[in-house]
Amino acid sequence: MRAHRTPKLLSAAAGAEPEPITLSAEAASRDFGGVRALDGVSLSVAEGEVVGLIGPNGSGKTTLLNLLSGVLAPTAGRVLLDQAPLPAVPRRAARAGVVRTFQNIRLFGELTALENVAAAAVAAGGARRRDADAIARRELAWLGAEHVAPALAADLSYGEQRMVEIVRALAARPRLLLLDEPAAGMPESETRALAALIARIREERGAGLLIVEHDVDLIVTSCDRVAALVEGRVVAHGTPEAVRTDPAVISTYLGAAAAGTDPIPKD
Ligand SMILES: Nc1ncnc2c1ncn2[C@@H]1O[C@H](COP(=O)(O)OP(=O)(O)OP(=O)(O)O)[C@@H](O)[C@H]1O
Repeated sequence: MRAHRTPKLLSAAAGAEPEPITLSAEAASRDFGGVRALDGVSLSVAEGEVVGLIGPNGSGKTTLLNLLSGVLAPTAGRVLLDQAPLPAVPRRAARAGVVRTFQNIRLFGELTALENVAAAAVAAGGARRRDADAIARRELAWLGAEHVAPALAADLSYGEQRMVEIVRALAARPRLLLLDEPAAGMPESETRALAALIARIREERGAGLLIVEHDVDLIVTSCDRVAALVEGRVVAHGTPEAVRTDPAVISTYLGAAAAGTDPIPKD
């Protein structure tokens, strides 16, 4: 006799929470010609957690984000969303719940903030065109940024553009959101607002976040776990405090330490 199992669809219809999903790189490597940008990296992020990724310039952070968002395929190893290979096509990865922002702002300057967000809701989120404006208004309102809706993206301040980038990603309804240097170029006041936004994305939307950032203060205050990459390898992985004080991490910042500054500030 076959065992009785409750079909997943039935439990979803009854209002049960979906199981948290996990995005993971397993022993992932990526070569560019003769350059090994990533070398056997394993790292995961689950819905509801915030993971930080630090490392010096050229250590492979963006390459790892590219693998984890379907922009690039690994040369060796695997990238899995739960147990299935993540499609190496960003739009398909986004439809599966994995959405990312880029280091360089990618807004359409000649479109309004609202139009930028609406376009992302359709392209990455799979929304119907006739619903896109309402989704974009709702997302901007969630951020308290309704006032920027009619402004051309090119006319927004740098900090506003960075925030609209995140709203664009949110309009795609991510379950896992990957942020590539979201605080780059921000003054301290805007970085504080960004830290509050990261906390709200986790708490109110239940998403998991993987954050690549040079601002170690932001990483230490926002993340449950941190991984440090050096020359394409994870050299430290653990609580923010453990990574901040890890000798391998400190030694990668020797230049700054030699200059007499603490490169990895305490929170
Ligand atoms: N498309 C590419 N073609 C060739 N080499 C690349 C490419 N992308 C990255 N690399 C190389 O891979 C290595 C890792 O680069 P990556 O951009 O991932 O580092 P990063 O840690 O994100 O650096 P940064 O902090 O400066 O953004 C570097 O040596 C870089 O030059």
